[in-house]
Amino acid sequence: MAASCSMNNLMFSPSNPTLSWNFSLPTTSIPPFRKANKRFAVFATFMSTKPTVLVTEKLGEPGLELLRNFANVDCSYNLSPEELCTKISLCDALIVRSGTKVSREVFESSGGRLKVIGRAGVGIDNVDLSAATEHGCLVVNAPTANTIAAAEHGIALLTAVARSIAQADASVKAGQWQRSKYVGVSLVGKTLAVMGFGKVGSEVARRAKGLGMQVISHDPYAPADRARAIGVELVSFDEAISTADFISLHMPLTPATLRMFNDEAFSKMKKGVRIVNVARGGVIDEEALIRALDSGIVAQAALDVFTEEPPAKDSKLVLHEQVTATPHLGASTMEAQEGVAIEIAEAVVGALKGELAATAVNAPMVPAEVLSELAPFVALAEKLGRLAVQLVAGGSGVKTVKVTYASARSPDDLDTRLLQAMIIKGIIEPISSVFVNLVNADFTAKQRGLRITEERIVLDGSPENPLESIQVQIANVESKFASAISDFGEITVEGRVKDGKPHLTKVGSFGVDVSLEGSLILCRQIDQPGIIGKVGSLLGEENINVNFMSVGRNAPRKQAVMTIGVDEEPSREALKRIGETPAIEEFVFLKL
Ligand SMILES: NC(=O)C1=CN([C@@H]2O[C@H](COP(=O)(O)OP(=O)(O)OC[C@H]3O[C@@H](n4cnc5c(N)ncnc54)[C@H](O)[C@@H]3O)[C@@H](O)[C@H]2O)C=CC1
Ligand SMILES: O=C(O)C(=O)COP(=O)(O)O
Repeated sequence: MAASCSMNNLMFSPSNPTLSWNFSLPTTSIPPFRKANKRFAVFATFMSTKPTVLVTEKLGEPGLELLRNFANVDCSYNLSPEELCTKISLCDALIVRSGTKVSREVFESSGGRLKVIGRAGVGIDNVDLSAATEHGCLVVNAPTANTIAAAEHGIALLTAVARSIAQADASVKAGQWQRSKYVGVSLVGKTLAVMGFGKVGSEVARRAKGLGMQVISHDPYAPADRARAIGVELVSFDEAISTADFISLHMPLTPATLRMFNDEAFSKMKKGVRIVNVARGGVIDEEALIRALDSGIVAQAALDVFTEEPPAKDSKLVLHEQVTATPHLGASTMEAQEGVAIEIAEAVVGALKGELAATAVNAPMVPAEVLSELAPFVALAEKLGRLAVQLVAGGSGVKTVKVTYASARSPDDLDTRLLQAMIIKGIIEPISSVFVNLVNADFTAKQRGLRITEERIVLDGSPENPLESIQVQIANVESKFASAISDFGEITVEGRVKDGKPHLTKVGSFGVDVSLEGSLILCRQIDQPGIIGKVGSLLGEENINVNFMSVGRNAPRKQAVMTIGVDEEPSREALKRIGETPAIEEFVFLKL
């Protein structure tokens, strides 16, 4: 049996108000009803088999314990890229630190089984995020537990470069006693430029203020009031680097920050500046730094991170007399490693259980309260997508989808990313073999040339409910059920949540009302007495249970649309008999 089974991604279980974003777990005992009831299968699979989590770098024991309670844990350190690619096809989740490159090949080698990458730390520059997203793999990190450790290491290096601690230590160990050579500089009253005023940067700033330093910061995205609150002024890049006596780097490595400390930047710095880098090696052009050290622009540099880790043994930079180097130790305290291990284990277990992770890097983070409020609308969104696409006549390519949300809430107060992802899932899954989830919904839609536009109708009244209705329209297509085409020429379905359950309330220009459970039969008929009874008894004769029925008509005794919710799938014969019923002009059977 294949080692993986893909199941409903991003699902909502009415008995458990958490949204599941994705599942694909190995199983040797897939229940026979899996296809018929995917929702149950998810939980059945969890009951019968454990997922496998591969841990490729040292992780704190409390985190490993948490993982072992839920999964088979394979701790295999120092794998070569080839070994990682071989192992990954047997794993549902992978936990790494900064030393493992999670490349596109890793996702390609996983055969679709890998569903979660846990980065036990902050920086995710070692994970190919685009490849993860394309493969529908959630990436979560542990963004808070090592902040203080990294800030403290930054301060340790700052004081070390002010007083030449590393050089003096090496000299004493070499039998020398050079007191006049290692006269340092004071920190008090000096200007420190904190480059990147995020979690670590702001903690460094707070501590440097305590040491009596003037602290300025450059961060194009940081709120000025947060900086002001701890007495830090936000300034431009040039002002920061040209006025600082010390520069401490705390921005992520991105295409925009790659080698931003280059010859040009060094040429603007004060002669004798001291630089600390506890962020990422790649933000510095290392060759340019060697030149700046040699020319005396940079008096000293303390580096915890390098473009290549570990750096070459003969690295000129590491061996430079004015460089203090540590082997990427920023996060390496007992406390931080315990915290990071627990933070990432909880995130990975949650993600494997199908919960939306609060620390997701490549999926929208949806707070728990918003999630439980939106849950019935999430189910409605997927069902509307499924209905709309099944109404498209074969041969018409689905390219343009318009979604209209009617709500009394202001647009700022309604996050529709989750709903849109579910509509995309509903539209794409019935017509392809791709499994869509919150991670890959946008990518999958773009890849298929599907253009989704959103509109809001702001209603008067109390914004108690997040939404009144959702309408999904597919433009420029023909329908296999002509009545589903609205007066404006688009396939149109609209729904609402009633008593916590998704209902279909409009098809084309016909108002209907049917609970979206089981499957649906839509019939257009000439409105006349006896039709409902005829179709009802025909279904009864075929032993098909009707759970809901409603008729929408524009005027008495003219055309009407009858919607019938059925628990079982009617046989071909039963559908044929419905079609042959006098007065029924067209009908369609739709699976939800
Ligand atoms: N050496 C180590 O062991 C550790 C290193 N780190 C690294 O430290 C860095 C910061 O981590 P956190 O503070 O937790 O992240 P964060 O996301 O809280 O802060 C990063 C800040 O950088 C800012 N930023 C982005 N682009 C910028 C630019 N062009 N110029 C200036 N600022 C810019 C962002 O607005 C943000 O405020 C990351 O690269 C992380 O990987 C973090 C922990 C340990
Ligand atoms: O959290 C980060 O960004 C770090 O750089 C820490 O890296 P590490 O987990 O110690 O390999």
